[in-house]
Amino acid sequence: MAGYFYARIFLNNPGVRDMFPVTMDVQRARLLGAIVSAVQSVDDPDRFDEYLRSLGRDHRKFQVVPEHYEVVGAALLEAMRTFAGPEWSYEYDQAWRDAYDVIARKMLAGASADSNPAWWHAEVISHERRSSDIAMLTVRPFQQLEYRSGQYLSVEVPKFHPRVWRTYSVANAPRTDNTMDFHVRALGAGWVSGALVRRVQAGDLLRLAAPMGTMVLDRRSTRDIVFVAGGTGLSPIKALLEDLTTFNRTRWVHVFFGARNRDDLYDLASLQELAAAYPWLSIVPVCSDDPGWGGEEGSVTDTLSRFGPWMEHDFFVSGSPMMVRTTLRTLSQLKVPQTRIRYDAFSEH
Ligand SMILES: NC(=O)C1=CN([C@@H]2O[C@H](COP(=O)(O)OP(=O)(O)OC[C@H]3O[C@@H](n4cnc5c(N)ncnc54)[C@H](O)[C@@H]3O)[C@@H](O)[C@H]2O)C=CC1
Repeated sequence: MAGYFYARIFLNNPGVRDMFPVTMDVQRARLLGAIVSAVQSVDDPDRFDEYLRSLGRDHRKFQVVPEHYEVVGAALLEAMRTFAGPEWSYEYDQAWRDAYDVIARKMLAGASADSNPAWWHAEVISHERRSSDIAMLTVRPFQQLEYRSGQYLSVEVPKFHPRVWRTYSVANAPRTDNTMDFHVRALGAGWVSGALVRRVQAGDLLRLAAPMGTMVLDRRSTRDIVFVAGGTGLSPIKALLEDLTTFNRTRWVHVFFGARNRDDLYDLASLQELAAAYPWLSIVPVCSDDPGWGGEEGSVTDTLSRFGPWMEHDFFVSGSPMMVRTTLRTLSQLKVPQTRIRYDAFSEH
């Protein structure tokens, strides 16, 4: 359906093709991902609203104008109608038309309320390989880029993959020198991540787009905190921890950091340094596939449920979509109220 949808757009509006990357496979999956994310959050009006507004803000990097929303809406409806076949009805047509109107309006409102640049150029100032496929990069945007600890943003590597954007969490709390860290794992054929880990060097230029995401600290809460990180899902948690070091005295903070093996616990040393400096912090590293490593074994979610009780804590969950889903399910079995859990539909758009 996504293939048909894009073909429809390009056929009717050939000029639009240049706004997209040469290869469209990932793009196709993203359209469906965004629709699924929107539908999944429809019962949570705040989340739905924030998701679409930040998606709109983020889309300014593509130089999208309001007319493009009409083009996309028409193509989306046509694609759905074609693929639903005889199942399609007048009611579905009207419902999707209305839904798309709401989505487009919220995205446009998010875009026009943002007076920041549509993107920032940033220079890579250091690049360090932490394992065979994980790198930590520090970049400096040329202009001030304001974000909150725990947020993520899209990154493009114009030198290697123009117009292909992927989201990464910023791994540090905002600094006065404006620099930002990213933790990246090169997964399979992942283009942007592959380039960021294996090809990019200090001095290269990246483009960054608007910060997004709601996984930020609630400073009014007095509850203790549990951070659950899978792999490089640690990055936003690192930023939140740095943030906490600037004001926290009273809240106990537990970090469960899961990885496949010892090598993949790529930033454990710096977490342990933090724990040595701040008595309120404890770190539990977990390996899911490293027999004999001597620490906690299994998935990070299983380990979490062996500890506890967790009924009075605030939770932050970050990792692969599967890991996030499994953790949410486990927390619900442990009777943790949903309102105390923060996570982002991170890789879904
Ligand atoms: N803001 C966010 O939510 C961020 C999310 N990420 C995502 O985090 C992921 C990190 O990937 P990798 O480093 O390759 O991690 P990975 O796939 O090697 O997983 C690391 C650990 O997560 C846990 N885990 C994974 N799948 C699980 C499941 N189904 N149930 C329970 N636990 C599970 C296990 O403990 C595993 O050892 C990527 O998908 C990336 O997109 C990365 C940065 C920020």
